[in-house]
Amino acid sequence: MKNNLNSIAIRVDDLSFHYGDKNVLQHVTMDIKKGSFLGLVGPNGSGKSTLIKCILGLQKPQQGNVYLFGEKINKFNDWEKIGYVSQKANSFNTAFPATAFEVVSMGLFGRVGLFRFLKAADKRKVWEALKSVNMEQYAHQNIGELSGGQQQRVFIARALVSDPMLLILDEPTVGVDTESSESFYKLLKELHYNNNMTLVLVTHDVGVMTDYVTDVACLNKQIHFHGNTREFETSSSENISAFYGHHVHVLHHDHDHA
Ligand SMILES: Nc1ncnc2c1ncn2[C@@H]1O[C@H](COP(=O)(O)OP(=O)(O)OP(=O)(O)O)[C@@H](O)[C@H]1O
Repeated sequence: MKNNLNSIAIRVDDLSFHYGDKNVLQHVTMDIKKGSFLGLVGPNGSGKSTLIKCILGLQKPQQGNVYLFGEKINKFNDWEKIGYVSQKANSFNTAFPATAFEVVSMGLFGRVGLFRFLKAADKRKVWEALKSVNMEQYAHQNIGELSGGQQQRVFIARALVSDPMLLILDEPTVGVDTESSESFYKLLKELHYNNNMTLVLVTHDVGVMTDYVTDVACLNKQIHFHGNTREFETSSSENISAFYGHHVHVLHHDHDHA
């Protein structure tokens, strides 16, 4: 491979995965650069979540390797430096009796029940994380009383509280209205810009996300495209539509993605 591992946050090397006799990923190879904001797009069932699970070590591929920040995944032990907001965050049990503050503090300990024993420094981190997603005014509100978009921000704050180098979000705007999802993308762009963090956003939202990400990868069992946003926008709509199996309008904007 051509890139130096030092500049790579995630390297996926010839990865193949199947559930039983169902092939889901075939020979996926890609490097995700440190500090990039990647939009990972693909039709339903194209293997996006499975690829993310392999990257997070939640699924073991039958073939190929994953490297995180230069370490082979089985040697990697900086897991607190990786934040993950799963699709499941959208179906969070909203009757769960915890405030936004408590939900975020769980990101420090990974389990419920310890938030009563936070040190002052930990509390500060929780406030900072809530502030970074503009949710500090809702800190003492029960998570179940917040809107879908607001809950999503709290889950991002929970992932941010351990100061991750890499944040992976799997379809974070499903079930969130268009206005909230646009402001959510703006927030991600700001977090990316201000924190020098590598971000991977799994989404169906091929039109809107190109305003916010630096790079795009199109997955459908295999990687069909991987490049920067400009290259993606200038690649023909026909190619992208062929990839999706139906017409997709790729928006072209007159602005700089640098
Ligand atoms: N645990 C599982 N057991 C068997 N098959 C599975 C399992 N999880 C996913 N699949 C199948 O693997 C394929 C890829 O699923 P995956 O969730 O990775 O796709 P996706 O691109 O994230 O889809 P979506 O955009 O709809 O969330 C699908 O056909 C799915 O039905």
